[in-house]
This record gives sequence, C-alpha cells and structure tokens, in this order.
Amino acid sequence: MYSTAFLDIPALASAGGSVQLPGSKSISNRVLLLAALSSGTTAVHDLLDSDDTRVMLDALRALGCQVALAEGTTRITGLGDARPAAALSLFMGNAGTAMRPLTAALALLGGDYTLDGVARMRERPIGDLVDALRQLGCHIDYLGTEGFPPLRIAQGAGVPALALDRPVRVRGDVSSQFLTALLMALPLAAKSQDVVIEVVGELISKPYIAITLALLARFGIAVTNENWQRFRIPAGSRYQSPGSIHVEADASSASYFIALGAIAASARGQKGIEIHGVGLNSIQGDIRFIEAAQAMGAQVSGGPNWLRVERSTWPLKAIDLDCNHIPDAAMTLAVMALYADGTTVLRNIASWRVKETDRIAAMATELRKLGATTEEGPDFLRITPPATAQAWRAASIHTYDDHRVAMCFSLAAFNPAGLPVRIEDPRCVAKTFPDYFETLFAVVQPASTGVPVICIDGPTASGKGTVAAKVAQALGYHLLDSGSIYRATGLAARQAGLAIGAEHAEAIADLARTMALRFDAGRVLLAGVDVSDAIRTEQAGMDASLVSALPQVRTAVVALQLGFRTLPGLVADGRDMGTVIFPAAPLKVYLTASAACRAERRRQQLLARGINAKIADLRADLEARDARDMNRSVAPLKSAQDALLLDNSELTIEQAVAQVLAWWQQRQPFARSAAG
Ligand SMILES: Nc1ncnc2c1ncn2[C@@H]1O[C@H](COP(=O)(O)OP(=O)(O)OP(=O)(O)O)[C@@H](O)[C@H]1O
Ligand SMILES: Nc1ccn([C@H]2C[C@H](O)[C@@H](COP(=O)(O)O)O2)c(=O)n1
Repeated sequence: MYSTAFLDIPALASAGGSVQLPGSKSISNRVLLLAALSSGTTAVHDLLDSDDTRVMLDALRALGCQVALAEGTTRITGLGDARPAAALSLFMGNAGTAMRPLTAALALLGGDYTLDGVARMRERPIGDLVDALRQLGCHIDYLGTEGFPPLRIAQGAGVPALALDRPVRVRGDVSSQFLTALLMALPLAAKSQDVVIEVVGELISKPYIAITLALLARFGIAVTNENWQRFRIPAGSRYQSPGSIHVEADASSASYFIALGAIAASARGQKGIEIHGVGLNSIQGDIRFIEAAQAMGAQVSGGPNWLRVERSTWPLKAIDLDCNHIPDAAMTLAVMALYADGTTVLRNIASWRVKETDRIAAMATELRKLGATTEEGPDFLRITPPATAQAWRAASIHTYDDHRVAMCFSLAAFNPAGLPVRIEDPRCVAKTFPDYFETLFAVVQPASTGVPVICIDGPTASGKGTVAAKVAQALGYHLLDSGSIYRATGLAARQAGLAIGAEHAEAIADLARTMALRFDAGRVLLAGVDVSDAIRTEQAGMDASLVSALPQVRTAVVALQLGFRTLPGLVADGRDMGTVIFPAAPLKVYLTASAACRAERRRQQLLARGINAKIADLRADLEARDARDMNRSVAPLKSAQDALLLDNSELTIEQAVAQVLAWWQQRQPFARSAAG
C-alpha cells in the first residue's frame, strides 16, 4: 500500500495479464455482522482486509465476539443468545457499511452505546434510520447535529417494548443502507410475530438490497420481498451460522480493471485483462457495470468467477445512462468518458452526494483539471472529453479521502498526451482495495516516456544511500542500491575462494550473473542467506570497489540493474547510474561532501556498530576507494554532464532530501498547476 503524500503515475500505454481482486467490502461487512449475531462459528474465506472491515471487526470484538484469523480464514464466533458488552464507545471511521447496520443491531440488542466516526462520517446522514428505530420505540439521541453521527443508543436498562404490530417505515431514496441495516437487525425482534418493513419513496440501489437478502438467507433468515416495497421477516427467525462462507470479490473494484481493459491497448502477446474473483453470475449489482462498459465499446467475456476484457471500439462511445443500479461503479464511467467520442451523461446519481465525499462535485472538479468540460446537476453529471490530445492537462487529483476517486482517476494515465497523473493521498484506497496501485502496476506498461528514474551518484559516504532511500520513500518509488550488487559479488567471489583480480574476471562475472541475489524489505539475501551486514563492512566496500573495476563484471550486472526500473518509478544510487545505466534519466544528482566530512560520517557509522576506527585511516581508505572508482577504465565515477551538483557537507539529511525532491517537483508538469 502506498502511504506517500501523493503518487505520480507515469503516462501509460498498454495493459495485459491477470488480476485477483480483493473481497467485496459490502459483502464482507454484512457477513461479519450476520456471523456475529448468529449462533455458532462461521469460517469466513476471502474476507476483505481493509480500513472498513477492520472497523467492523474491532467493534465486534469489543461487543464480545471471538475473532480468530488463521491461514487467510477469519473465524467469528457469534453472540447467539449471549448478551453483548453492555456499554461501549465505538469508532466507525468512515465506514457506512459498519455505522448503519451496527446502529440498528445495537438498538435491538439493548445496552448503552455511543457511535462516532471521522469528520466526514459526521456529515453523512443517518436520520432516516434513527427515525425508523425510534418509531419502533428505541431510545437514540444525537450527540452533535440532528440527523448525523455521533449518536447514543441509551438502552442500558434493556431493549424497550417494541411497536411491532405495524410496519416499520423507512425512506429508501437516500441510502439503501438504512433498509439493509433494518433487514439485518430486525430478525432479532421477529420472535413471536412477523416484522414488516415498508419502504417510503422510490427504493434506490436495489442490487445492494438483493445482496442483503441473499446473505440473510445464508444465515437462516428467509425474508419475503414484496415488490421492493415491503419486506416481511417471519416470526421465529433465528440467525444460524452457515459454518463457512466465501466472500465474492468486489464487483465495484472490478470496474477499474474492466475499464482498464476497455481503455488500454493490449500489451504485446496478451489479449486484454483477465479478472479473477468475480464473474458473470455475481450476486453484486455493480456487476452490471459490464453492460455499461460494453455500451461504451468494451469486449467482455467471462465465467462464474472470472472476466476477460479487451479494447474493441475506439475511441469509446459516449453514453447517456441511468446509473441508479450501479452507484459506486458508475464513477468509473465518468473517467471512461474522457476517452469517448462525445458527451457522456450519468443520471440518477443523487446518492453520490452523500457518500465518502460529495462525489458529483468531486468528479466534476477533478475531471475539469484534466481538461474535460463538465456540468453537474443535483443528480447528474455531464462529461465532454478534452477536444484534442493537446487539450489534456497534467493534473494533481485531489481524492477527498474517497477510495473510488483515487482508483478511477488512475485510469487517466492513458491520456493521449502522454502526461503523468498525480493521485493525492493514495492511501485512501485502503478502504476497500489496499493494494490497488500495486495490482494496477503489475498489468500495465508505460508509454514511450517510460518509467521515471532519479539517479543519485557520488563518492563513498556522501550520503547517497541515505538520501536515495528517503527520496524513494517519499515518492513511493523503488530503490536500487547498485553498490550492494557489487558488494554481494565481492562476497560471493570470496566465498568461492576467488582472489579479486583480472585473472578471475570471467569467473567473477559468471558469479555476478548467476548469483541468487534478492532484495527484501531493506535486507539483502544471497542464496537465501541474509548478507545485509556482511556486505557493509569496510573490507566488503573495498572488495566491491575492486570487482566493480572489472569490465566483465559491470557488463554482467547491467540487466539486473535495468530490471529495477518498474512502475511507478525508481531512485537509483551508485557511481554510474546517470552516466551509464540510466543515461536518459530525467533527474540526475551528483551528491558529494568534503573528504573530511565523509570520513567523520563513516566514523560515526562505525561507532554506531561498536567499531572504533581512526579518522585518518578512514579518510585514507575512502580517498583510495574514490581514486579507484574515478580512475577505472569502464564507467568511472564522475558527474553526468546534465547532473545537478549537491554538496551536502553543510546540510542535514532532511535538507539534502528536500533539495532532491524540490528538483524533482520542478520537473513535473503538474507541479506548477498544483501550486497555482
Ligand atoms: N547530510 C548529511 N549529514 C550528516 N550525515 C549524513 C548526511 N548524509 C548522510 N549522512 C550519514 O552519513 C553516513 C553515510 O551515508 P550513506 O551510507 O548514505 O552514504 P553512501 O554515499 O551511500 O555511502 P557508500 O557509497 O559507501 O555506500 C550515514 O550514517 C548517514 O546517516
Ligand atoms: N553504480 C555503482 C555502485 C557501486 N560501485 C562500486 C564502487 C563502490 O566503491 C562499491 C561499493 O559501493 P557503495 O555500496 O559504497 O555505494 O561498488 C560501482 O562501481 N558502481
């Protein structure tokens, strides 16, 4: 997961391969609550691990359910007839799928509970649900603004007598989650008589209600659906664990990859994108996104648990669509509209206004930044794509703490202008798809502009490794510590009993080419053994300097180094990154510091490891190493002609990092528009 302030996605050209999608958030949180209310233990397979499901799991644990995670399966032992914790304060984050159903369930369990969330949760209406529960006789108070969280369920003395002899009326035209919440909670009250729920107004998002009904049936509750207007929960209802249940992958998450298949040219040798975990027979309403994508030109095929999507009609066809049946996935259509042959209109999407953010306003604003013309109404959005490739703009997309905004705008990186797209706060995808960007990057290829590389070269102990690692971390880029490749080669040569010299150049080059070198979470593994410390000694540094002077060795490790250049970008540190390995890199920095300063840094580094060395010896060693690195015949250490010089003798690490990042920002097309 990317936890950086922003993620720059370079211009993309094609896609191909297969993706496995995470479990559906809507199904996951429904299953968790139903398992918690049931008798017995439910083994939940493929549960989504995300911010919103963690919120639900934390609440269930606090209420007294047993939750155990082993080998990818979550086991929930439900409350059954046991009473939950009597008084609790629960934090729901921004998880509507936890806030609404838990409010209803807790109101029918009895107890004294407060429920609150993040600032946006306090703006998301819950009044219609509370009204329905109050009609029944439940005691619920608002602790802030009327109609919005936080709220208190004040039933410490137990559930009051409930008015069940008349239908419970709930509005269906603001959020279908209110009805879902009642459907999942009211079986608790349907002991000696049927309970009827009556929908007031047009019921929106019926497919989500269909998911609720299907899952209730799996947990032993057979609700009668009377034309989506009345729902009857039979007397004697009792939640019963199905024992084990699989969570389908998220059909809304599939929409990004369906759109990807429709937008991107197929990568060489590939036929579009294959999506696993959800298929044509999905119980989720958002699967009907496929029809919308087909209407725009996507070619989609599939089976029960998979889909294949290929680009067909190009440009895509503009559509005018009532999106009430696919409220979440329809946001993806708004970005597909950027690639259409005319104006697309998405209608009946008023519910977007009360989601994680006001999604109509958010989408309109961000699409405009890219060069589109948009018009928003109370319940519609009209999108006209940029008229020409030149009319596209490189935009920094604000994501409003809304996972879907972040995910769907990543697809703007296929713009014909070859511009990168900046996604602000990429971590917000953690709500439903924590590894979204990693999954995307595994199946897309960059445009001709390539994967960006920042090279940081310089002499030993100048701080290259430290600065490179921090720059990479700030940008979410990969890191190539090329010195460690030569260090590992030197170690491998020693282990093989080879003296490091020209007479063994071929043998050492063979070792370098074939050694099983792996970089894993900051550690360096050689043939499965962690050699991170062994390659950091002064001797290993000298050996590395010697092997790196052998031309055969340098040639042998070129491919390995080039392989690090993967999406979304790379920071490479070494001696010849900018001059030889990545000569076209858009930013090259030659990082240096005075010899005295570098010797002192090395002394401090060794002291931290308990090694006391003389500063004069260290300085002599590093000057000897510099001399060899600078004077060898191939790829000597020198500043690339187009490198920027950074002498950090008088700088802190943070200042050096800030300077490199500032130079990088100056090279980004959206830096100016973001600031301005
Ligand atoms: N600007 C700085 N001010 C103070 N100390 C620094 C600065 N930059 C780096 N250092 C420290 O200097 C030491 C050497 O830095 P680092 O290992 O990053 O250098 P390097 O150039 O990668 O060295 P080598 O090429 O030998 O691997 C580290 O302990 C680091 O914390
Ligand atoms: N791109 C590179 C990186 C490193 N080397 C050689 C020269 C260095 O003395 C040695 C160890 O590098 P360090 O880990 O100290 O950065 O490896 C090189 O020739 N080219």
